[in-house]
Order: sequence, then structure tokens, then C-alpha cells
Amino acid sequence: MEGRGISQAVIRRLPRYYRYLGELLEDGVERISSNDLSKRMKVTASQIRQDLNNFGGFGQQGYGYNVKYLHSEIGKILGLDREHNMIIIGAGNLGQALANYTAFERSGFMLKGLFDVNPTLAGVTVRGIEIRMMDELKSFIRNNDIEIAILTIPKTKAVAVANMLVENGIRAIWNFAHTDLNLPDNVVVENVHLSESLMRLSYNVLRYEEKHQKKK
Ligand SMILES: NC(=O)c1ccc[n+]([C@@H]2O[C@H](COP(=O)([O-])OP(=O)(O)OC[C@H]3O[C@@H](n4cnc5c(N)ncnc54)[C@H](O)[C@@H]3O)[C@@H](O)[C@H]2O)c1
Repeated sequence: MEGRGISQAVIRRLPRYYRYLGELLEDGVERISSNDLSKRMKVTASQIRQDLNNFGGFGQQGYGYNVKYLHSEIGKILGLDREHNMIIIGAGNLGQALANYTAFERSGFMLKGLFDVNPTLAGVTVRGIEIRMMDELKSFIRNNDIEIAILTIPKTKAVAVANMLVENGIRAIWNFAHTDLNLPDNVVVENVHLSESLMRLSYNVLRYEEKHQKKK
């Protein structure tokens, strides 16, 4: 994506466009102006126009955006027009919670396997998907065309396991362990930090309270 000169800030906003356009589609809306989309999404119409111009615009003067077309084009840009095979490494609380979430599959993210080192989990199934031990990992990645690994293991183990995944052909890691992985440039890592999101929430609650008290 960077290769196409699109900033990461725009890329970060695309899933939100995709979600709103999906909702419009479900509501049977065929076209929408940047102004109406702006009101719904609470971002400026010029931001929407600027963002979507990165991809050739999709809009027509006086017509607005064709919702179905725009939704499908953004889906293609995000790689949602194809399936991605995934595995989860670490079938504890978080790993099993993610495995139980079915909505990923609707966007083409197919969970093929769960892996752990705890022998008491061997053979346990989550939504019909078996938890396997790590000695099966190498052949499983190869035989199941696995593209994405989800890391939900303790942070002390994450770097070594990530390196091993990369050695075995994994090129994309969704990293929930609270540590930076520093992998080669040809490996894509997306870090997820729920606690950072919670800290931003806390910051905004504090700012709101401060503002409110000043007004009293
Ligand atoms: N990023 C976030 O927002 C977020 C939120 C919650 C938890 N976490 C992190 O996710 C991780 C998992 O949390 P949890 O609550 O599920 O913990 P958990 O202890 O329930 O699960 C961790 C699992 O990893 C397995 N494991 C340990 N070492 C392993 C290895 N080398 N290979 C394969 N499996 C291994 C354990 O046996 C266990 O089943 C922790 O690092 C936690 O800090 C991150």
C-alpha cells in the first residue's frame, strides 16, 4: 500500500469507510454524497473527498458515490475480496475468545488452527477447530497455506515464537503480546493494544470532566 504512495493515516481510515458503506448497502442505499457520508461518519466532506481521491475518487460530480461500487473497491484495496488463512498461537483466554468470534470469517479471515504448548489443551476444540501442539506447526503452515498468525502468548515468549513463525513462512502477524517484535521488512506486523485504547478513553474522560467543572 505504501508503495502506491497512500499514507498510513488514510489506510487506517479505510476500514471505517468500508463499515459505513456496508451499513448503507444493508439499508438499500444506492448512492450517497460526500456531504451525507460526512454527516453520518462525523468527518468533514473534504476529508472524505481527499481520502477517496487517493484511489481515483470513485465519485461523480452531482451524483455522489455509488455505494456498492465504492464498498467493493475499498474491499479490494483492503484485500477483503479474497480469503486469508490464519492460525492462533496461544489458545488461552484471549486466543479462545478470538477463535469464538465468527465475524472475522464473514470478511474472509479463515481460522484454520489453534496452537499451544500446554498439553492439557491438546485435542480440545474451539468452534470445531482443534488445538494442536507446537510440534505440528511447521507442517500445518505449509499444508494449509497459512498467511496470518495471531499471537496471543505471554510477551516473554513472543519474540522467539514470532521469529520461528517467520522462518516457517509466515509473512503477517497480528500481535496481541505487549512487546515489539522487530522482524524483517518483508513481514507485516499489526500490533493491538487494548490497554492503550483504554488509556486514551481515560484521558478523554478526564479532559471532559475538567472542561465540565470549569463551566460550573
Ligand atoms: N493486546 C491486548 O490488547 C491484549 C489484551 C489481553 C491480553 N493480551 C496479551 O495476550 C496474551 C495472552 O493473554 P491471555 O489472557 O489469553 O493469557 P493466557 O495465559 O490465558 O493464554 C496464553 C496461552 O499461551 C500459551 N503459551 C505460552 N507460551 C507459549 C508458546 N511458546 N507457544 C505457544 N503457546 C504458548 C499458554 O499455554 C496459554 O494457553 C498475553 O501476552 C497478554 O498480555 C493482550
